Amino acid sequence: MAISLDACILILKEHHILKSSAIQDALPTKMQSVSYDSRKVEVDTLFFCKGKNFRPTFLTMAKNSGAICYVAEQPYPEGKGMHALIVRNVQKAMSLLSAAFYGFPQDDLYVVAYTGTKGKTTSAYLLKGILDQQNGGTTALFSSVDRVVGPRPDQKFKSDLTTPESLDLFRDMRTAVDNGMTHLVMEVSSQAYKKSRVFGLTYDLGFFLNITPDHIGPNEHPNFEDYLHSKLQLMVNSRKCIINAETDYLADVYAAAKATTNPDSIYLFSSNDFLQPAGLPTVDVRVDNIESDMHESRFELYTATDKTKDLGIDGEYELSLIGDFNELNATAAIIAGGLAGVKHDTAASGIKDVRIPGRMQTLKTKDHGEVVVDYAHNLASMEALLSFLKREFSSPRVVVVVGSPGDKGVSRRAGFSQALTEYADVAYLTTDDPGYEDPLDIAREIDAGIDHSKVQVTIELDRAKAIKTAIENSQPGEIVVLAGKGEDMMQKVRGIDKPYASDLAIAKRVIAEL
Ligand SMILES: CC(=O)N[C@H]1[C@@H](OP(=O)(O)OP(=O)(O)OC[C@H]2O[C@@H](n3ccc(=O)[nH]c3=O)[C@H](O)[C@@H]2O)O[C@H](CO)[C@@H](O)[C@@H]1O[C@H](C)C(=O)N[C@@H](C)C(=O)N[C@H](CCC(=O)O)C(=O)O
Ligand SMILES: Nc1ncnc2c1ncn2[C@@H]1O[C@H](COP(=O)(O)OP(=O)(O)OP(=O)(O)O)[C@@H](O)[C@H]1O
Repeated sequence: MAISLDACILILKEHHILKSSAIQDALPTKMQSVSYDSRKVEVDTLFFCKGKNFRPTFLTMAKNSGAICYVAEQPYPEGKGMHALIVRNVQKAMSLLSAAFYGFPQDDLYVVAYTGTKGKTTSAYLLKGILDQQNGGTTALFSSVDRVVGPRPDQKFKSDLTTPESLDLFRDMRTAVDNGMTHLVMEVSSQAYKKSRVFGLTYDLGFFLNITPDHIGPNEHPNFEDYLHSKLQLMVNSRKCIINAETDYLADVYAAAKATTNPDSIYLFSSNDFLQPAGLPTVDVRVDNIESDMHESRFELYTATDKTKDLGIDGEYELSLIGDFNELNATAAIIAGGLAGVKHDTAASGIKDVRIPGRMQTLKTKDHGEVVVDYAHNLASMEALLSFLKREFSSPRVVVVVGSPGDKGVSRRAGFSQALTEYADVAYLTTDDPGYEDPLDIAREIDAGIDHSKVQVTIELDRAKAIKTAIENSQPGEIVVLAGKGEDMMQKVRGIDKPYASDLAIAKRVIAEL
């Protein structure tokens, strides 16, 4: 892979991003590598100076390691003697130039993108299950849990971000194409748009699942409007838009989709009992629960409009994941499969056994409660999870082990107080990625908002101990929910990722020792 200086200038000019350039006659004009990290620079690299922690000494390091051209929002004396491309927005420039450097790999993939406050990972995994059934396992997956860039087990690794930096995104797409992948399912976070990680990328299908207040704070979005605005960009950048009609702000989402997409290519889906939204076209696909237990659910999907009747996705499906919200996530996956040419029977067998790491994983005990390990970590997901358990299992006593992270998502704390008061009988407040905050302060903040006449609360900051006590003290017929961490194997404490056994592993150990 390579990119010429002329191509860079042309692309940046086309997008009105280039402010000025300085060309060095003595230097090569073809860049053989791209990087935004001075520690990963090779000979003839194109180097991006970006980020709030960027220091000019990183440019010196990059130059000493062989970078010949830098892209930045201002000229740096440290870059003297290098080609310089001074741009209006370095993140946008990085996205455009990385796509070009890696030869526009998106053109060789059928790309499906999911955004939403909740359900992205679940829908993405379910869709991979469906597409793999059709294409023989050549579906790449960029999720917040795993990044799959090839069909072999060793072509998969843990993700650092939900949506990677643009340069990493296009590099991994290129790897996926070179490894024979034909489809890509990706989660697109609101931060991805805010930080222009996906600038210039168009998806074959874009899904808007839902939006509730979250990710608002110093390192994320300044307010809800900014969060919504970022998420809406997915609709503007998708060739076909598929929207959960039950989402809040549906009118805004539909309007964003319509701005660049013909209504013939916009689809709505919802549960069976959801009222047709006024002023919008008929809901295209509806889902109806048939039955569910603690381990699986069965549902029916049916299409209701001309533009969906030939998709061939009507019929019954089974899911190894409980939760009515997962039936909506599954619907989002089945519609994507249908639009990509996968019919009912293939989709049904592709989706049946999909399990998502750390989402709705259930463990039985002999003489104690049943354990549910789940990733619910804000008000909306906690409410969705606990209300489902209360409703479906005839109001069992619910025990919840949960904590809230430090340094971000502060609104989650009040959300947990609210959801626990409404649905839990017993709560163990514990540690979850406290960062630079004191986990005891976070637990006390959640505790202060709980109505203690309804919920019995214990603060136990040792998460493994909290899980052990909750399971050991539970009675048959009760449900013990271990919420918010799923299969996460780290606790973020004061800038350090401390190894953690994972809620699932701890629960399995405790159950084995009962
Ligand atoms: C707010 C945000 O988007 N931050 C991301 C961003 O940071 P940044 O651009 O400010 O870069 P930085 O970390 O300040 O570092 C400055 C630059 O110096 C470079 N450097 C650094 C050291 C050195 O020796 N040499 C050098 O060149 C670094 O490579 C970097 O390019 O770029 C970094 C990678 O280049 C990311 O790791 C970082 O994500 C942070 C850690 C993060 O956690 N972000 C969260 C909020 C996020 O994006 N989350 C969403 C999910 C949210 C959801 O669930 O909806 C996500 O998509 O994951
Ligand atoms: N459609 C939904 N509506 C409400 N809650 C949901 C929905 N889907 C999943 N959840 C809940 O949210 C949790 C996280 O789900 P998932 O990982 O699929 O979402 P996500 O959008 O990828 O989340 P995040 O951005 O936080 O990683 C699940 O464990 C479940 O409790």
